[in-house]
Amino acid sequence: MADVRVAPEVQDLTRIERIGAHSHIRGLGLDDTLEAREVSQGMVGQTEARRAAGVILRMIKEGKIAGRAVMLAGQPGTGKTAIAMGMAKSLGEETPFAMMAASEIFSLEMSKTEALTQAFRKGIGVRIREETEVIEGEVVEVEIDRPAAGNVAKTGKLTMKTTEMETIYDLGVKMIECIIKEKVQAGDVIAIDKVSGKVSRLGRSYARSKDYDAMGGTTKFVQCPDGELQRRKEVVHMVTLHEIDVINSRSQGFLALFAGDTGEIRTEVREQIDGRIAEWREEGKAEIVPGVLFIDEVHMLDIECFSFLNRALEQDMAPILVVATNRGITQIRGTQYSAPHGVPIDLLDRLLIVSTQPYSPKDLRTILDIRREEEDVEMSDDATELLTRIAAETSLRYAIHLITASSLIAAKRKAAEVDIEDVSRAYTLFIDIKRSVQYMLDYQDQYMYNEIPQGLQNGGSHAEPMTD
Ligand SMILES: Nc1ncnc2c1ncn2[C@@H]1O[C@H](COP(=O)(O)OP(=O)(O)OP(=O)(O)O)[C@@H](O)[C@H]1O
Repeated sequence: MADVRVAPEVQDLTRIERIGAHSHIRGLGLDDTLEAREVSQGMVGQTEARRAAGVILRMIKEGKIAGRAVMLAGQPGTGKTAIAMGMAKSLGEETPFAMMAASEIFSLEMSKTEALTQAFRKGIGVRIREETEVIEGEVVEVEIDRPAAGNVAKTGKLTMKTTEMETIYDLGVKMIECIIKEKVQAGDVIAIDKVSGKVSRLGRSYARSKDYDAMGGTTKFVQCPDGELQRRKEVVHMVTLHEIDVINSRSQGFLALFAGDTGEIRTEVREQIDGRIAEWREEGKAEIVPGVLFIDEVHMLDIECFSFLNRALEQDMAPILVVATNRGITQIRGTQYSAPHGVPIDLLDRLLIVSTQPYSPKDLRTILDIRREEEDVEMSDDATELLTRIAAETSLRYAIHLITASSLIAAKRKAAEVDIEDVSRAYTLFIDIKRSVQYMLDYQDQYMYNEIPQGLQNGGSHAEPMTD
């Protein structure tokens, strides 16, 4: 079993890293007319691509784009993942946003198509409406008898009122426990779900607010409800299709949702669920909310996956697919053929392509400043200037990494601010790709399995960068 456990832990780590790298992004930074503000919500420059992403968001919100797909294409470090994160943040809590790196499908303990099916279903939300009977009112009195003999069950009475009526309820053992647990007292406005017996405190009644001068600032005051004590109330739950699948898959159970270790889910289970949801939709009990599935490094998928995507996009329940790639014309995995971005032409033809552009030095500096603040690092002007030059000549990611490294170097000499020397020191300690490639070209004979093509042997300047 030990090896089974390892996979989810490893995935979690990559996820933490990914969240960290984009933690400064809080939205797309657009105004009401979908124009991109130069610097807003942690987003800098890249205005055309952000604007395009904003138009896509609007289409998503209007429900016009289900089953369509978008590609963010551009050089490494030009903010493709950042834009996807910005989209996720702007969609809000309600709309599902599932994110994966294409390479993940090769490492999971399931077939590639199962992994993709699960990813698709994580990107589709189901809004389920349920009518329940509740008793909602202000508590007038709680009376709980605690018999002296230990094993005699407690008994109790609860008096509740609305502005129009007052009723006394007998309390069973389970209700008494709930009421004690929720610390319900006279003057609270509460709701009791009649089916589950769940008690929720909605707040304190305004009428009783004067009795409790000493209550903390967090106390919420509400009106005493009017009308009947018993009423029907609509509750709305939002879950993803994948969550419903896992909960209903008998071999897994809902605990698998927390472990992330869901294994394969049988087709029959999914068919049953889809059937049931179709019924609920007809009865007006459920609505499908297409969310977003973001697949980073899409060129890592192979031909089987691409044909799966083609088919999956045709289905009536599909999320909006957003893919990102930094590849040019390259081989489609699993074939001998090449295609733009390593993606077959028939799938490319379905995509709305948004391209990201290299950053100007000014944008680079602003992004570095935002990241520096995010990491709580003080840095002198000279040092930031040098870091910006490094970003322009090497890569933005490398320069972002140097922020942490140089702040540790500054901390070692007990300085509160990173200086130009600290950045230079970090630059010499950690080499970027260009210098790494040059080093390998210079010392190739000392490496094992050296396979550098002939043309590059004499220090030819352009090797395919070994990123990602
Ligand atoms: N426009 C931007 N505004 C703010 N931060 C940005 C912007 N563009 C990139 N970044 C930040 O720069 C770093 C690199 O960007 P990101 O990972 O989005 O690039 P990418 O295009 O996805 O690269 P790759 O092709 O290598 O996956 C991240 O920390 C990201 O949050």
